[in-house]
This record gives sequence, structure tokens and C-alpha cells, in this order.
Amino acid sequence: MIDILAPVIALDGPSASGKGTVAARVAAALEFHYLDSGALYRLTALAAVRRGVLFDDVEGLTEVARALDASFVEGVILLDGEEATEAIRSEAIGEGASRVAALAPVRDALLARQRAFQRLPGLVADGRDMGSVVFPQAQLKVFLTATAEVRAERRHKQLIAKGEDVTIQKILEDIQQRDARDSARTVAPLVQLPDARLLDTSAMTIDQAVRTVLGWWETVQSSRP
Ligand SMILES: Nc1ncnc2c1ncn2[C@@H]1O[C@H](COP(=O)(O)OP(=O)(O)OP(=O)(O)O)[C@@H](O)[C@H]1O
Ligand SMILES: Nc1ccn([C@H]2C[C@H](O)[C@@H](COP(=O)(O)O)O2)c(=O)n1
Repeated sequence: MIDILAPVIALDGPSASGKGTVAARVAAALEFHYLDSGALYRLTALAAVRRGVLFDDVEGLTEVARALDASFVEGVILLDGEEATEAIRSEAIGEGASRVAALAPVRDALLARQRAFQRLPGLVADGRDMGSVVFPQAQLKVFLTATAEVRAERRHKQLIAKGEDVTIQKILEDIQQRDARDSARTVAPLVQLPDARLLDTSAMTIDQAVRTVLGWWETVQSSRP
């Protein structure tokens, strides 16, 4: 059951900005639940590919999202009962996720599933519309970003470590294309909300970013009546 009293920290930001890494660490430090909302769009894209549903088939994609058999168990992501943790991280599935995420009926189909993560003692949620649509009542909203060049470098390191052969230039182009699509779409676009705090991690370590969010959370906590 959803616990609407459970506090929410919403972290939104562009691709490869580090939101997932920071959100997971903040959640671990506070012993809060963690929602990786991008994983749901990636799972929808992967399930669509596996079922032969095309990315321009809105009805088909909506049905895939509605019927998504996905679970998150201690960092392991299952799709149809099989591990999909790594499979959803490919650049191709990221691209597909960005396309399915632009469809309003797909987003609607995934909304209740995301809100069900709001449980005591609290939730840290990362994505593009955590603070605007899914948890507009979040006690702390953060817009976490970094320059496209820094993000491309970070993603490049990540992919090289996984043995993928890809150039920084290609990653930078993909990131810029995805930023444009995620920000320009009409439904739930990626924007920095007026009530979100800006965290530019271009020149920060992961630890510094995590400490900043935890510091902001303490401030929010201490100013609550
Ligand atoms: N402040 C930082 N300094 C250096 N590397 C970082 C920093 N933050 C994140 N990283 C690294 O950048 C890479 C991308 O981070 P992460 O996957 O958390 O980004 P993301 O915003 O969740 O991406 P996506 O939106 O594509 O899921 C990871 O390898 C992570 O370790
Ligand atoms: N709340 C969200 C989360 C993700 N998306 C889209 C945008 C991305 O292109 C794609 C994959 O997300 P990532 O794993 O890179 O965070 O899903 C969205 O529209 N809304």
C-alpha cells in the first residue's frame, strides 16, 4: 500500500548526469526506498523489442507498459522473471526508452507503479518528472546536472569498463540528441522546476554530490514544523 506520509526526495536531471548513482547512495545513507524510474521506461523498451512491438506502435507500447512484469530486488532488475539489469543499460535500449517515454499513454500506464514506491520510512526517486508529475509534493526536489561533455566522458568510462567499443564523440552526440528529445517533448518534459535546487556536479566527486543532497535534506528536516 502507498504511504502518502512517507517523505520523498525527487532527483531529476539529464542522461548520465549521475542522478542514479547519487540517488541510490542517498537512499542507502537514509535507509530510504529507491526508485529508478528510467529503468521502467528502459524495461518497456526492452519488452517491446522482445515482443516485436515497434516504437511507433503507440497502442502496442501502451499495452506492453501496462502489462510490464518487472521487479526490483536488491539492485537486481527482473523482466518476465529473468534478470535484465544489464540488458536495459545498452545505448540502443536507452534510445528506445527515450522514444517510448515521449508517449503520454505509456507514461500514464507507468504512473501508479512509480507512486507505489512511496513507502515509509521514505523514498528517493530519480528520473525526469519525479518533482513535476509523479511526486509534485516531494519535500526536496533536486535538479542534478553536469555539462554534456562531462556526462559523455563519464558514460564513456562506464561503457569502456563494460568492454563496449564506442567513441566519446558518438556518446556526446547521443546525449545531446536524448537531452533534446527529453526536454522538448510535450508530455512531462525534463525541466528545472522553480522549487528544485540546482546541483551541477561537473566539477564534483560523487561523494561531494551525495553530501550536498544529504545536507539539503537535513535542512529540510530541521525546518519542518
Ligand atoms: N560526480 C561524479 N563524478 C564522477 N563520476 C560520476 C559522478 N556522478 C556520476 N558519475 C559516474 O557517471 C556515470 C553515470 O552515472 P549514472 O548512471 O548515475 O547517471 P544517470 O544520470 O543515472 O544516467 P541515466 O539517466 O542514463 O540513467 C557512472 O559511471 C557514475 O559512476
Ligand atoms: N521519469 C523518467 C525517467 C526516464 N525517462 C526517459 C528519459 C530517458 O531518455 C529514458 C531512460 O532514462 P534513464 O535510465 O536514462 O534515466 O527514459 C523519462 O522520460 N521519465
